Amino acid sequence: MTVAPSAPQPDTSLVRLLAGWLPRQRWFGGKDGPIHDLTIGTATELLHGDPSLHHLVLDVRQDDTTDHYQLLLGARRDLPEHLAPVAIGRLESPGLDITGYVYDAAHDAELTRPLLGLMADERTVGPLTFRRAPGTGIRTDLDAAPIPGEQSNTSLIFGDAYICKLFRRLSPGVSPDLEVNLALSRRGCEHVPNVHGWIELQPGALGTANGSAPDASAGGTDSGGDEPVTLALLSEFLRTATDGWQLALTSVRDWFAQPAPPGPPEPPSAPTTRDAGAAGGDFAAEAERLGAATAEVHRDLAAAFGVTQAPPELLREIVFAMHEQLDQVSAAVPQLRPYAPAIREVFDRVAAEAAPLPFQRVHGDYHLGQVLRTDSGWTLLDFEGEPARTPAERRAPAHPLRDVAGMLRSFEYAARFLLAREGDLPPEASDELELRAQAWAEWNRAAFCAGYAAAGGPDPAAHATLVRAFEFDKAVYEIRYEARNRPSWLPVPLRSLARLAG
Ligand SMILES: Nc1ncnc2c1ncn2[C@@H]1O[C@H](COP(=O)(O)OP(=O)(O)O)[C@@H](O)[C@H]1O
Ligand SMILES: O=P(O)(O)O[C@H]1O[C@H](CO)[C@@H](O[C@H]2O[C@H](CO)[C@@H](O)[C@H](O)[C@H]2O)[C@H](O)[C@H]1O
Repeated sequence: MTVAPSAPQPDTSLVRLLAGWLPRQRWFGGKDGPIHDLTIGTATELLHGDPSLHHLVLDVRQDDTTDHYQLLLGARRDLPEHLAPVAIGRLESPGLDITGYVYDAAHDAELTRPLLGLMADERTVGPLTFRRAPGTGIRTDLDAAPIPGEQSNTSLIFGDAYICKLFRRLSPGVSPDLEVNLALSRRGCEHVPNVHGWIELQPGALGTANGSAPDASAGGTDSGGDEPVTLALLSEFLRTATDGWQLALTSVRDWFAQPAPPGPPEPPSAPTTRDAGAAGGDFAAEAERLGAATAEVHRDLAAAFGVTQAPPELLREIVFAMHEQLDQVSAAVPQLRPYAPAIREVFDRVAAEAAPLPFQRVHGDYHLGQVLRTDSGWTLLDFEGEPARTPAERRAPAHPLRDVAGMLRSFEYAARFLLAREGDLPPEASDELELRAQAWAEWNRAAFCAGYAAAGGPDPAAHATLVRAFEFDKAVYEIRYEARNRPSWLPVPLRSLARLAG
């Protein structure tokens, strides 16, 4: 690592500690290559004393790209044992008025509790502004713990009342998650959690505060350069919720555990909601309700952000981008290549369509892990779009069936997830389970589509080629995502692609 000469370097040892620590974090997006420069873009002291709390934006250059990461840095003279696992190191010399042990303060309830007060009082500290959502109150007496598990961001649960998502890699402008949640809440949409507050960084502070040249990721060529940058989002915590992925996997497990009928396995018959219940796949009624909730959210998104008629040229550009992604992923993942001709043929059929299509704001990265089932129904989360897309792409209007295709892929994932990890099963058991997986996916996909169309969404069956193209595009994206992030999961999208393209 080298240190950018133009950047203020108040404490080289802090920068060096951070450069060693950052690549080990789950949420660090640049694991593919080395860090060339790491500088502290902004440093804001939020709490003075021992312990002290500092908000840092780290500007991380890798090749020609500069990414910005947010860190709540805690500092203490002595580090208690419970914070040892999140230690970043011990500063040999003080800098930025920070001394002693430094650590990831997201894990220190003593330091995260005051964030609630700052939002409740709508305070401004340096370039940071803490906001309370209009018409809401914020309790300030709650301790937080980060949610366990691997995440792209870090979410803190305050008591049983709030969940606060701290965005790790920062994008320019207002986060689509905040923007969409506020717009939907204003319309009384019951399928999103209430927003209570948020934290933002003043416009222009990303990538320019340290004198480095503005870059694409900091808003130079992208949307959002004049807007505040969303740093965190405080929402109602839905304590009775279970996420759709867990519910679906439980249903698949039950279905796989049913005794096998004697004789060779039967191919699945035409799906109905009742079949799925009989099959132990008790999820179909939920899938249908989820389809309806999705259509209702799409309707509210259309009302809040408007609908445009996308001309055929735009559709051709989109198809061009689908081909490009397929080229790139096929080059990197050879197992995808045998399916490419079938995929390209479907893409080209969509490009040949002549009629304009209604485009609107959509979820953008819709899957079973983004929906929660509460006592009262389905709630949709995380309107950030796909993490690998640019901020402008994530906010761009799209056809709503793109979300439908995302969820259809997720049913495939859930059906095949257990199977892809059962490599040592005897071949007969594998065949039987493969048919069961296929049946589960078909029942639930059909139920979801039926619920979506019945609640007023465009009927997926009437746009079969478009849905298939979106599904293929998502599958290609997933193959790249898994190859990069979870190689042991790669067989999941590959196996389902074999069926989809077969
Ligand atoms: N309002 C909420 N109530 C309860 N749990 C939530 C809520 N929002 C998020 N979660 C939980 O936190 C997880 C991560 O949230 P998400 O917004 O998808 O973050 P990330 O961008 O890090 O993936 C979700 O899968 C869900 O289990
Ligand atoms: O939730 P994120 O915004 O971080 O989305 C990314 O990660 C997802 C995995 O956590 C990934 O989703 C894929 O795996 C899911 C099961 O874990 C499955 O339900 C989805 O259908 C599948 O796409 C998502 O693609 C990625 O953008």
